[in-house]
Amino acid sequence: MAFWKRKDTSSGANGDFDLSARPYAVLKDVSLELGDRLVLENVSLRLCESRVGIVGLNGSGKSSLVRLLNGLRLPTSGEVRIFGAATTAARFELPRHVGFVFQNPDHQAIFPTVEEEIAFGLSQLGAEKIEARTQALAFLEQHHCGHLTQKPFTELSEGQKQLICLLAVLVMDPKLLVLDEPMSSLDGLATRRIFRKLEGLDQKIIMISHDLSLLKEFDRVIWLESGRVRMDGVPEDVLPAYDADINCRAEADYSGEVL
Ligand SMILES: Nc1ncnc2c1ncn2[C@@H]1O[C@H](COP(=O)(O)OP(=O)(O)OP(=O)(O)O)[C@@H](O)[C@H]1O
Repeated sequence: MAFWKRKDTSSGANGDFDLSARPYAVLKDVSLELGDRLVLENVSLRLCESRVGIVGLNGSGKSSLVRLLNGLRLPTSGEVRIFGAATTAARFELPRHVGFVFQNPDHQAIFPTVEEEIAFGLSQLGAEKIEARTQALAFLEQHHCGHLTQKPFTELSEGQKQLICLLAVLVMDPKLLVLDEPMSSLDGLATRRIFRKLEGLDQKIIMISHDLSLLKEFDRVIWLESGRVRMDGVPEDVLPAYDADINCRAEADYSGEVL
């Protein structure tokens, strides 16, 4: 049984997908409360760009923001539309179109072996069991991971886990990829390999990263601070400003000032 309906449109008011929608993601005056915390406050964004980066200090609301994009969280107020569909109405169809790679691979993987993890996505798309397995093996080979096929997920290194989680999403060919620090545990070679892979993809990509060098070639970078958008623009403007702010805070720490 699939987690989502195997069709490109959902039924119900405001829940219809238009996969060519531009902007592909719209947040209208979105606030999000978690427990007694206001985690996001009046965030409005219209995303059309192919590559969008999100930066911000720990706890600024980045993961919470991207979780709104695939329906893992629903806004407390305001509205989120993805490919034209309101996430409240299309929550259960969203994973078909929005591939989400978690910051922590252990929060994503659900199957004992690598092969099963990859084959699952294919069976969600309608492949029979044997067909899904064959395609999963070929996909793993194609991405230099054939040697991991029968490995238990729990026995992978952290970097290998991140790689498999990314592949498990890519194999489903979603229109939008949302990546929450997908390379934080990868070595330099694996980071470069994955980054090259990402660069070549047709999908729209929204990626959180603390490694600012990865976002230099992106089309747009959004800087979150305390649940609000502090700056939004091209990387050449936003990244140096964010970096300068970090330096300023570090200096203030050193001199005993509080910012
Ligand atoms: N389930 C929850 N209940 C209450 N507060 C939460 C919950 N999840 C997150 N928060 C709070 O929301 C704020 C934003 O968290 P979030 O994980 O979105 O930040 P982040 O920018 O992704 O941080 P990091 O860079 O450390 O991953 C934090 O103050 C966090 O403590």
